[in-house]
Amino acid sequence: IKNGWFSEVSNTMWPGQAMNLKVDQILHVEKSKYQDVLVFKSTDYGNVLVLDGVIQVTERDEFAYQEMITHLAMNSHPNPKGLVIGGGDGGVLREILKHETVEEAHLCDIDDAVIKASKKYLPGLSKSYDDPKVHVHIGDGFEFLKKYRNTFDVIITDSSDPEGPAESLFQEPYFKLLSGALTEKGVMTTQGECIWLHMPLIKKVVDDCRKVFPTVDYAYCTIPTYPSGQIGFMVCSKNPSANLKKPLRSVDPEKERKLYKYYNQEIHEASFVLPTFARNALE
Ligand SMILES: NCCCN[C@H]1CC[C@H](N)CC1
Repeated sequence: IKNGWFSEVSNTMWPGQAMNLKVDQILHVEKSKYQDVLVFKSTDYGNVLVLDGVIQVTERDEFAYQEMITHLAMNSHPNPKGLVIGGGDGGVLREILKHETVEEAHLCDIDDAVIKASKKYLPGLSKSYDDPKVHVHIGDGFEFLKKYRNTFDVIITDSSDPEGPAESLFQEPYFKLLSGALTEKGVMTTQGECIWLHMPLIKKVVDDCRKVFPTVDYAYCTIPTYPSGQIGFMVCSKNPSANLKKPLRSVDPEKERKLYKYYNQEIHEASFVLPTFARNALE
């Protein structure tokens, strides 16, 4: 933080560009077992969680990502329970609990420090931890999934970037584990980086997912504080005849406006429409 500004710089993941947020007050600085944890109050984006110098959530725009990564999956399954790998801030858990079909929601994050920091500084996300349906596991999601076969209808991998503790969550062995832990018509979504910055990585992940899942698709949303202002998602199903572009379940428009701030059934479909450069790259 310099001259009252936080600058998200990464010479490897987004060379030559940076998102800057004006800092009102630094709230938390910690070196956990896995990463540097920073929380600051920004002047215009609410509280901001930063891990190893990378913006994870801001209170002002987190809903775009948390809703899309969750409801693209949950609304693609007829009656889902749910599991989040990562997502220690609790935002995805909050979204999973919006579905009445959910009897128990599991969260597995490697770093308890993130959960603790979120409970203290991100109440709008971490209130989800108070729900009795929630089961929290602290550990490596990769190891966690090895213990479950044919168990979860939906698994959401709400991870940080491939550089750091989440590295293994972007590789084929993990997608095989995901498939094994999913039920017959299970659906998964993963944090799928950015089409403006990471096409080669996205192409690799899509190819790896195509080796494991019969139905593979890629969608994205806009979100001001992520690199290049948007973030994508792998959306995959074990159901060979699934059409992930069309929500299996939806609520009426009236209820939609109360339940969500970003997601709606039209944007569900539209989010899979890619610009030509991305469409060509993923062919
Ligand atoms: N719920 C936390 C979201 C983590 N996802 C982020 C996507 C953009 C990345 N540069 C950093 C992680």
